[in-house]
Amino acid sequence: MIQAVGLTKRYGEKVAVDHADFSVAAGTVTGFLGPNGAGKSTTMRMILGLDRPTDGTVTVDGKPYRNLPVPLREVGALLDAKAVHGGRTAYNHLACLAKSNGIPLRRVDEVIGLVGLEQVAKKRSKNFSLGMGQRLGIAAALLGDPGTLLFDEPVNGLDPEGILWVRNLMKSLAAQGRTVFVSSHLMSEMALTADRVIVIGRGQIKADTTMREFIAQNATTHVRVRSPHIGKLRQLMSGKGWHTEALPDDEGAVEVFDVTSEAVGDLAGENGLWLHELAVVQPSLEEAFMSMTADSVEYHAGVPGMAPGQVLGQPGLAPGQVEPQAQTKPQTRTEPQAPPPGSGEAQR
Ligand SMILES: Nc1ncnc2c1ncn2[C@@H]1O[C@H](COP(=O)(O)OP(=O)(O)OP(=O)(O)O)[C@@H](O)[C@H]1O
Repeated sequence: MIQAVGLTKRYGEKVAVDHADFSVAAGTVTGFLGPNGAGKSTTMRMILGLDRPTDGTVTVDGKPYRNLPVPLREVGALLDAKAVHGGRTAYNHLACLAKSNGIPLRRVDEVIGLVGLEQVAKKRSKNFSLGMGQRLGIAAALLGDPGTLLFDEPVNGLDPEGILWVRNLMKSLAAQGRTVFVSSHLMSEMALTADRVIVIGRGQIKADTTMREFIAQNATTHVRVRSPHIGKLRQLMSGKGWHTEALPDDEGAVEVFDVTSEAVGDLAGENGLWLHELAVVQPSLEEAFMSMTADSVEYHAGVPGMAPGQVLGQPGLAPGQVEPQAQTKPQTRTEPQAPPPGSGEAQR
């Protein structure tokens, strides 16, 4: 378990992390979300003893990282996949880590197999692709078979197969009773991976809850209705005071807010109007995240000819909403295949 109490980090005038209180429970994957510059990496660095808190504390299983006798056996982390000695082979990089932490060398072979790097284990890591580097970083994090794992953007540079592999790995590590704390900007991926979310904005913890509750509390469900009589139906809905929005690429459908699908269906039926589609649209983690962090975004970008926050093919966002974050472009090259998670991993 990771526990932060009043955790604060200042760099001069800049407050990177501001009295953060949160806990990350064992047996779950907890997503750590926040806009660029929100304080995620700084928080992770303080958990790992790489940055000293200006104020407050953070502990792993009740101890500050610095007090852990053999840290790699208790906490594994992937912060920066490029932070390896490029002149060393993947095997030697892991072997050095293993030796300096009293970990048997057979574990090096195990984790190399687990992340699917057998074919390149004797190659220098400076020639590795981003995805291969991520796999090497994950291997290093797993080396000590630790009970707590921290991953900063672990799917960065991975192809779809690699992303799926990481998702299953995280879930299986949590199912084994480990604490898994993972930051990512890929909202769709986090929605599939994490059970809980901690959201940080401008250094402050904005939410610490389950994924389901976070989405339910920060985004609204709405109804999409398609009809050959959409103009007439829209008039009737507006007459009832319901808020409707046209879909820019679909003249035959509208979205209706704050009403049930039953109410829309009944209204159409009572007026003899055919429906071709009536669907409840569940909000996404991305919508919930952008709604919650709208006022916490430090770096805004624009696209010529588009309103701030507008997505191609979609209407502009409401005032106060922000543009989606840039998403990591998956690689087109195929990374080495990894076996299913847990196959080489000691079960706890
Ligand atoms: N060594 C440093 N010196 C000064 N300011 C820093 C330092 N490290 C981080 N910061 C500032 O602290 C804030 C938080 O940075 P941090 O890297 O933790 O954010 P982040 O949420 O990880 O962002 P990103 O998603 O872009 O990686 C930012 O405004 C950043 O500029």
